Amino acid sequence: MTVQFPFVTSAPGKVIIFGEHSAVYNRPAIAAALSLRTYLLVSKDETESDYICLEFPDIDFHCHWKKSDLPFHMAPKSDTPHVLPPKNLDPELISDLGPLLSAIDSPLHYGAAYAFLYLFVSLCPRSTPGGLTFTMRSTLPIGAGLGSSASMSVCLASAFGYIGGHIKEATFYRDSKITNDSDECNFIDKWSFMGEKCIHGNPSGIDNAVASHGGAVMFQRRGNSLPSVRTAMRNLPPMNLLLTNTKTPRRTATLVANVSKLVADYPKSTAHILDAMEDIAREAYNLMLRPFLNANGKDELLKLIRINHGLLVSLGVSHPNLERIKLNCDELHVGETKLTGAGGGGCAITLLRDGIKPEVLTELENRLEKLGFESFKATLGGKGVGLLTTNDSALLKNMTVKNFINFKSRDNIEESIGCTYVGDWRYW
Ligand SMILES: Nc1ncnc2c1ncn2[C@@H]1O[C@H](COP(=O)(O)OP(=O)(O)O)[C@@H](O)[C@H]1O
Ligand SMILES: C[C@@](O)(CCOP(=O)(O)O)CC(=O)O
Ligand SMILES: [Mg+2]
Repeated sequence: MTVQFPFVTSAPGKVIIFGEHSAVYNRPAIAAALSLRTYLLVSKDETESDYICLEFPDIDFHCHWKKSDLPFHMAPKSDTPHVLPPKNLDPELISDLGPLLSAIDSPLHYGAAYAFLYLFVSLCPRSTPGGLTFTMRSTLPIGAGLGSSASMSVCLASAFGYIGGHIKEATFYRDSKITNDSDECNFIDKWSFMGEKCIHGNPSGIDNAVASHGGAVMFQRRGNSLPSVRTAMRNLPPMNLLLTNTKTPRRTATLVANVSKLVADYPKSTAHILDAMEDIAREAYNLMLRPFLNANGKDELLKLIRINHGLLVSLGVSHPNLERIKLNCDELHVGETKLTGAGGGGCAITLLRDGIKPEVLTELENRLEKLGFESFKATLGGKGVGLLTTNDSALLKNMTVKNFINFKSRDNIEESIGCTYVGDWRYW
């Protein structure tokens, strides 16, 4: 199979409804794909360039390496077409990548470049053409708890798996099914987990699972020796979720490390907290399996959201701005609020009660806007990792790095190239 340039890969962000942080400690968690996504344009210039270039304007990061300086590390192709990664990051490869990353000071840039290089040299062969530029654009807020790191890792793993000939072209179209469980999709899930490890340190794997497969899942990591369990939740009941971004920056890696210290310092008390989070996720799962939530079911779910947030507060991962969202939602009695993702800033979700008066919602929106926050209604359960090629779409013929960088807004990206509007996408 010859890869034609340019092509674009895309993967969704996610909302964790129950079980962030406890997911890292092998407890079950529930998450759903979000309609906001990341897009990676892979293009080739016509010169005989020996450079591999990154254009990551969302984090203001632009960088290049000489291809001949890269420590290609792709495992020799065996009879198995989908070579899966080892459980842990390879120490030899980490050390080989050190000199290529040493000039990068910002942790945001470092994480992105590290995940890029680790996956590139693991999946692409030395014969990969030079002159490739990788341009990443996301309609997700970055570092806000909506899984931008995982959607980025999935875009990278799928693009490199495709270039390296590990996975075939994506095969099915938009409306055929929501979640996919193909070998290709599992390959992308496993490798993007390595990208998450480069960015987070100790991810549970729930974010990359949702970004790869799409839909909604109950997910449970089971340690290093057993595979994680991923149960697709096909009929998520309609839930009126309000997402609010505090715009307070934070890094998942820091929050996960802080919780790890707390768990090490207070093993007994934190075990109770994590156990309670497990029970909440299981109870919520049973409620959410019902096709419709009646008033009682909804009321139970609201309480579970409240308890889950309280437990996250006790792990030290809330933030005054997240509490401000909760305070305003509580004062106006619109529903229950919890942080989502790693917390420490970023986003909160509010499960809205039924029958809220429009003027109350408007009052809430005004209050949140005054605080400098951004609220939007979330559409949950969308498609997983996708591919757009020149064979399938005329849109790509004139797509340049400049065009891609110059998209002005989320809507502009979606309307021009996105999975929401463009029917030419295939999904793995
Ligand atoms: N569009 C993007 N372009 C470049 N890097 C990105 C992009 N999206 C995510 N990243 C990387 O992921 C990091 C954010 O990940 P993280 O702290 O886990 O927050 P979250 O996953 O909740 O958005 C960024 O600092 C950056 O390294
Ligand atoms: C805190 C955690 O549960 C979710 C992190 O999500 P995010 O990077 O904040 O979007 C960590 C994980 O599960 O890997
Ligand atoms: Mg993340």
